Amino acid sequence: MAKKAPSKTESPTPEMGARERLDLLDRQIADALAQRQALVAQLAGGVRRVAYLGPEDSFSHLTALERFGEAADLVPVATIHAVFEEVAGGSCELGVVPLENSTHGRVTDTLEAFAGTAVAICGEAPMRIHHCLLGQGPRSAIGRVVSKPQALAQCSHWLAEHLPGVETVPYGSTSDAARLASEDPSVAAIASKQAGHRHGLEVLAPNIEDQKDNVTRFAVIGPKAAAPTGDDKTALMFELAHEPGALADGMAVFKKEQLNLTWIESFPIPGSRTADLSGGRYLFFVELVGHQDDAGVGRAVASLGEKCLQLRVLGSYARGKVLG
Ligand SMILES: O=C(O)C(=O)C[C@]1(C(=O)O)C=C[C@@H](O)C=C1
Repeated sequence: MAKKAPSKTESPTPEMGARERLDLLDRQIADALAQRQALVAQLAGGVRRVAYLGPEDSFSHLTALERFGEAADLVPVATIHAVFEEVAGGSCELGVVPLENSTHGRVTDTLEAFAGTAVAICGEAPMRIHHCLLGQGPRSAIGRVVSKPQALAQCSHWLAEHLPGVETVPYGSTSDAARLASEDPSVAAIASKQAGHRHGLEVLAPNIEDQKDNVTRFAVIGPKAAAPTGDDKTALMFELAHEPGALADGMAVFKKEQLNLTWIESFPIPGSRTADLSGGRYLFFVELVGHQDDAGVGRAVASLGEKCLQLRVLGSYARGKVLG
């Protein structure tokens, strides 16, 4: 039966029976929840669903929580490619993906996914990363250390010093590795302390990252670039002809417009590399200070476009402050 909406002044009266009071309370609770949902959606600028590499308590999840709080539905998926698919297919408005790490460098899965999917970068979220060695204990029972390759690499010196000779096994995400460790006492995982807590694991060693200032920069991906804020960055992806001076000529457009580059990476176009590593086609990924709507950035992009085999502006976004 549909419940009538509470009038603004409706409040319990001494004549009301327990049933009537309960109905009134139910209506008031439902009304308050609807108002809360509307406010949450308003705070999020209309954002409802944000995809991330799960399961819960992965660093992608912790970053999405820091960035969006409860203003969005956070949707865990199994791979970074799946985050892109959720956004490109429209089932999530936004996604959070790791882009680069201060210790270990770029996250190749993410750069490759940009090459194959038409989504934009509309935000960045640098996040401080503290890794824990998690297990059922004791350390002497550890037969394998399992984690995402990026996490294993960020702790490689610690592992060599404290668990020499123990096999390391790459896994889909740090939090999935924690789940595995909760099912197998011979497995230790490298993951967040939150993941350890969720799976009832012991922290066998905290803060095992090789560099104490370990930061992973995440990109927020969505259907379009963000509006200018006055302190923005722009990301481009392009392919140059394989000939002498092509990269130098390309870079000259940024010099001409006095644009400061903050990141440059090159990586093989998936599937283009020959087995003997000769030939192959490369994509460049460049980030610079400025917004794509700025006149200087616009001129640089137009002029670079004339020198490129392909060029895509991946998006512009506000420069992010370190979270966590
Ligand atoms: O596996 C996770 O927890 C992730 O969110 C992925 C990821 C990454 O691939 O860089 C994110 C941050 C840390 O650098 C380690 C792992």
